[in-house]
Amino acid sequence: MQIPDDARFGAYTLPYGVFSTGGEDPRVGVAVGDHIIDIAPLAAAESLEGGHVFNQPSLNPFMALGRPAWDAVRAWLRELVTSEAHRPLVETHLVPAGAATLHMPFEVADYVDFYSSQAHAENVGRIFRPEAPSLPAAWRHLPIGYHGRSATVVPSGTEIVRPSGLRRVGDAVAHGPSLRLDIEAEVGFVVGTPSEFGRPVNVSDFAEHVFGLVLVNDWSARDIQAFEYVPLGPFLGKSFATSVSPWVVPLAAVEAARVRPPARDPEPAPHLADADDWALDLWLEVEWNGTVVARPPFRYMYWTPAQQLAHLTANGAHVRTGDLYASGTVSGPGKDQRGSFLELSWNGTEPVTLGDGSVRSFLEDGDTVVIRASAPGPDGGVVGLGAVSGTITGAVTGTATV
Ligand SMILES: O=C(O)/C=C/C(=O)CC(=O)CC(=O)O
Ligand SMILES: [Ca+2]
Ligand SMILES: [Mg+2]
Repeated sequence: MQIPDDARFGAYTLPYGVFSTGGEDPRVGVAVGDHIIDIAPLAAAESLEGGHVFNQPSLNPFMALGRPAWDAVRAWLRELVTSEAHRPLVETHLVPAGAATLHMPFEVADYVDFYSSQAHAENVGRIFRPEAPSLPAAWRHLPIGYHGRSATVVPSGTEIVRPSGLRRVGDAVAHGPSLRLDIEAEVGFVVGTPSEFGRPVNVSDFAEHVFGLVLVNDWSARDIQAFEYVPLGPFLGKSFATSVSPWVVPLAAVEAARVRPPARDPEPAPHLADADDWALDLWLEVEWNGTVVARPPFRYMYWTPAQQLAHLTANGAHVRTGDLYASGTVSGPGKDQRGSFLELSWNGTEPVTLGDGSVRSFLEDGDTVVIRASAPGPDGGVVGLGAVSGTITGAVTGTATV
């Protein structure tokens, strides 16, 4: 699979974010190349219906308008950026990206993380539970997931403080900074249109509810996680920080990436049966201190985001504007397609050598990880899906015992 190195945005992706310049209030912008379109004054100048939603410090008011409004605004933007006639108007509302501060693009309501890559689930199963079958019993019947912590979803560039917690060190249990700090390369889906309390969302209604996608780094402290997770699942080992890309890519921008979902065995239950092709051929890339260490392909994910949304609401739980649900770590079948360092270094037994000659199994203080992605675009082109980045700083603790 060919991975283009350029995950930047052209005139097709048209992702939405929240930016500010020189002390002005944060507002909605649209990224194009090296610029941001300051869409609030542009919408006002053009008397765009509902355009006041762009003069807000979060995408939530716009996302709450629903699919017809999202499609209308995207059509309007496409016209503005592709027609020569509008160039002077657009140019008066361009801000150089380098002059802007990017903020958290939306207010996260609830956050859920799935576990839908078969390769990842099998790898982690072999590493954490070598005596048990590599896939949990329910895995092929439903998209396994857990509820995460929305308050600690942070925008790209936020420094990640190494978490401290209880973990096994030799035969002892000790409190101290995580010694197995890891990443998880994921794709997150952002809900715009809420659903009704007590009413499951059908698989076929995915595009009515989901506004777009972001790249996610679900930072994970493997030693804290391995000690605490039985039987209720991840808790403090994963709730300290989850980074998301600052630009939310509209679902319409990945239309050309839609592919047939993989074969399932057994057939999913009727309420989880595929309605449309919502597997996505997205190409991820994980860079560790400047060295690309993995290229996880999204197209093999066993459960699609449409099935994940149906499962998330199957008991009548509703979704709200700003809900974020992440795909789960994206790992492909190949060794160089693994989306976590736990897998890449096989729990530290096969360390990774970076471009500067340094050897790593897990994250050290000062390390920077960037996850980028791109996807097939219209007419055989490639669309950039952006990037999420984070750097590790030392633990804040006066109580470490190790
Ligand atoms: O299998 C386990 O015990 C743990 C699995 C994970 O840590 C993965 C997780 O958080 C979900 C995912 O990102 O796929
Ligand atoms: Ca995860
Ligand atoms: Mg997390």
